[in-house]
Amino acid sequence: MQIRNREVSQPSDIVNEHLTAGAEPLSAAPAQAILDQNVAPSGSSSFLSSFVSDNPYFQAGFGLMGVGVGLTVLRQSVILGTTALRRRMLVTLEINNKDRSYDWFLAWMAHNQAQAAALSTSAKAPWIRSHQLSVETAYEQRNNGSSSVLFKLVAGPGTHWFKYRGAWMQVKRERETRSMQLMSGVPWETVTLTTLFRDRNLFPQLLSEARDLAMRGQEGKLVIHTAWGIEWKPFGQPRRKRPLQSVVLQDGVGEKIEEDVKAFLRRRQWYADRGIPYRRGYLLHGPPGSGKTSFIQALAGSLGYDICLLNLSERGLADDKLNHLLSNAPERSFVLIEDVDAAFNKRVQTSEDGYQSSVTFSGFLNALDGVASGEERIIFLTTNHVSRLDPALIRPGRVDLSQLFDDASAAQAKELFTRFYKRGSEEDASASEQSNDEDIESLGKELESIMQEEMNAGRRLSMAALQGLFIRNGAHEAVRDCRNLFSIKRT
Ligand SMILES: Nc1ncnc2c1ncn2[C@@H]1O[C@H](COP(=O)(O)OP(=O)(O)OP(=O)(O)O)[C@@H](O)[C@H]1O
Repeated sequence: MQIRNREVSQPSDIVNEHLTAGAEPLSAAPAQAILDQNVAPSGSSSFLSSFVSDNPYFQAGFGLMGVGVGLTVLRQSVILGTTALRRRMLVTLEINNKDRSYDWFLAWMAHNQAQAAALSTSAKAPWIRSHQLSVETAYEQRNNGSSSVLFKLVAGPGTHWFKYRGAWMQVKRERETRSMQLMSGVPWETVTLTTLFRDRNLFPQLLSEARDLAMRGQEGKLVIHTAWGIEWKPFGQPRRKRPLQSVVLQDGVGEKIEEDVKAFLRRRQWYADRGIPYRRGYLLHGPPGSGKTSFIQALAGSLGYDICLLNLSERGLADDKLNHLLSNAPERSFVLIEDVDAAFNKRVQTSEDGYQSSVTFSGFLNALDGVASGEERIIFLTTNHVSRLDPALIRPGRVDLSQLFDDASAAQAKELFTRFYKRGSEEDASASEQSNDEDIESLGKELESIMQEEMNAGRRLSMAALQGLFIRNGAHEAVRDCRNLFSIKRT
């Protein structure tokens, strides 16, 4: 059968004609054959154009294709339209877990969620609801020095909603499971907040609130940071600050260091004007238990600074990471590197103890010099063996003030004693024996003269040992037994 120059609007017409003529129903393949038949023999353009305009199969194909294209365009337009609308009407804020505000925000959410739960029967009732929670375990130091475990329930990965100052916000917490932060091994995470565009100004307010809440939790407390790969992270809960006077030093020692740090902090502009790197290094050296670490922590607390504790012997620490850490310490913090002499002695033993740190001495010196850093940097180094330190390490510019913290002098012992046992003193609670202040004064003098005698005989006692003695005993026993400590020390 031939079909020629007939106007057919639908392919079904052809099929119908075929059927009425009693022929076999046309399948797609024979239809194609008919097309081929019509096209193949001729090469002329007029035939082609008449074929394209007149051939019903061809037109039907175009029709279908047109519908398909139309639908695709429509679908794309709807998607684009929704995205554009979303962009215009909604605003999102992304916070990733590299940023400090990440923890602040989660803590803020946890805090408000707990409050919302507590208020659930009142009019202020729940404005924050999360059904997927994660637990964060923390240790909190109590005032008496003991610590307790806290479980903080924060919003887990997933979608959460809350209302902030009348505006609904969506929170999406997402965790990247396939990759981790290279240095710390912690998975990447992001929190995305979405709200109406008109409420975008609430974001900075919300973040400030979260920051203030975090800062309030740290008020009067000392935050210790430790290195996690190439980043600093708070270690445990903020600790109660130790009063500076509770570290009893020889006359003028504490004041000298404190005044030096304060003078340095006042002279930022002076350094900038002269192009001198704004950094200061301190070396506290002396026997164990003489109060070096305690003093640094108390000083940081009294100036409102944090401590960044760096262990040079840490596994995986290398020159480049060390340099990065020292150049990127959190603002208002002292970097504390303890036992600097040990770090490089240990390195020699690499093969025996599988020691992994690859900080080189020259790398350490370069990191201390911190050529890249124009930021304020205060570094405290401590050692029990100053004589083992390389002179290059303690030259001015790296160590600007070096101070001996020695074993207890007679006067220090007396002062520590009276601080411990006088009524109303901070350490009063630890006294197992009630003596009046006059007794304490005369016992203190007795202790002082015993100390003097022992020292004249060339014997020494650390402040840490004295503190231990006072913790274990009442005032009378402490004075009576203190000679035993010297004798232990002698052997
Ligand atoms: N001068 C001091 N005044 C008050 N307490 C002190 C003093 N020295 C040491 N102590 C007490 O002894 C303990 C150990 O002190 P600390 O860790 O500060 O000594 P250190 O000199 O840093 O020791 P190390 O060299 O072993 O690190 C602390 O609990 C601290 O309270």
